[in-house]
Amino acid sequence: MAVLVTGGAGYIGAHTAQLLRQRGRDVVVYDSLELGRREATLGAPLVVGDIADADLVKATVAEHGIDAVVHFAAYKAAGESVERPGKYFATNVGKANALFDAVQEAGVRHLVFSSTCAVYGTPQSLPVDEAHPFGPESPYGESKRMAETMLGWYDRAHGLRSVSLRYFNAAGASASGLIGEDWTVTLNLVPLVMKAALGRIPELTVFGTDYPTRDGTGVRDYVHVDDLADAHVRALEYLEDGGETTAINLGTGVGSTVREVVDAARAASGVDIPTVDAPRRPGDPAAVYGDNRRAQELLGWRADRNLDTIVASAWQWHSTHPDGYDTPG
Ligand SMILES: NC(=O)c1ccc[n+]([C@@H]2O[C@H](COP(=O)([O-])OP(=O)(O)OC[C@H]3O[C@@H](n4cnc5c(N)ncnc54)[C@H](O)[C@@H]3O)[C@@H](O)[C@H]2O)c1
Ligand SMILES: O=c1ccn([C@@H]2O[C@H](COP(=O)(O)OP(=O)(O)O[C@H]3O[C@H](CO)[C@H](O)[C@H](O)[C@H]3O)[C@@H](O)[C@H]2O)c(=O)[nH]1
Repeated sequence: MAVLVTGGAGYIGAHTAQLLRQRGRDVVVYDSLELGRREATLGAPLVVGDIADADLVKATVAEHGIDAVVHFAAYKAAGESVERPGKYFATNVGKANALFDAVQEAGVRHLVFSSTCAVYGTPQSLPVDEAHPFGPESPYGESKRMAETMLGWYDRAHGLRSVSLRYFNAAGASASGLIGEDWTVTLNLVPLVMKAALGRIPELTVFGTDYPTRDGTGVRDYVHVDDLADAHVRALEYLEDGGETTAINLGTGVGSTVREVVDAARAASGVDIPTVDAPRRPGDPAAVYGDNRRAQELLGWRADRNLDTIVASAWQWHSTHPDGYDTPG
């Protein structure tokens, strides 16, 4: 039996597909390659297609004996989603709906879903636990909440059991040195710090220095992509052991400030990364970090890699692949 990894040519999907294979699983990557890279699949079987192509999905499930799905394929830019909500609902909800139908009709009974802490919006209490009320502040966060809700009904109607994993801030790169984030379009802090360290941008802009945090800059819960990958493997095992449909936070439980991230990157790179202070970025909460006790209880998971490891692995990847997968070998 094999695992279908949708979006497995993308950042987190590639790391998860790599780990599944290292753990002895048969993996089939399914990706449109719109934002993913063939190189990131590291030679795993790859089906190039759209998740909404029900015929191709069903044929893939049948041909490879797929019995579980890990569903990453989606759009993820919260800011863009505010400008283009239709794009996000069409793919993250509509196409996800088509995928869920196709795989359950083809006999799949276990699905692990990429959700996000954006389903909570600005936290009303910290750390954010899974009982925190939903309050998405972008169509992106809303689309993930809607997909989670759909999955609850697919369990009731069809017995498709699922785990929705709500990631906090994914960052870092594989310890293998073979895969990492393709950073051409990223707006996230860690890759931007790396760009500044490599001189690809003149400096890192620090958005907001007057937050009520220990050094005035924003606090986030950075979680290593290899730790996220490990949680997906554990979530599959949880379902295979009879676990019920649920949603689980994936965070470290501690937050780091922007200045702490920059300092860690200076230490890892040896570069005195230039920064410039700027006003707050609209819509950014002061602090977001997650309660990860449910992940410990249900999956036996906790994040093993700290901020220094996250930043050092990102530096290893970006400094050796300054043009991502297009870096000449
Ligand atoms: N990166 C983060 O910080 C973060 C945080 C929370 C949640 N997530 C979620 O995790 C998942 C993976 O994120 P990522 O950072 O790896 O993103 P990514 O953009 O690197 O990967 C997404 C992949 O999905 C593919 N894809 C998109 N639409 C598709 C379609 N219709 N059919 C087939 N393939 C399609 C893309 O080509 C790409 O390879 C997403 O669902 C995202 O919302 C990411
Ligand atoms: O150039 C930059 C970029 C970011 N930041 C700061 O760094 C922190 C992290 O910012 P990111 O953009 O990396 O991540 P966010 O926490 O803003 O956003 C992430 O979490 C959101 C949910 O809260 C959404 O899921 C979103 O897609 C995901 O990238 C924030 O305090 C932000 O203000 C800077 O100071 N300078």
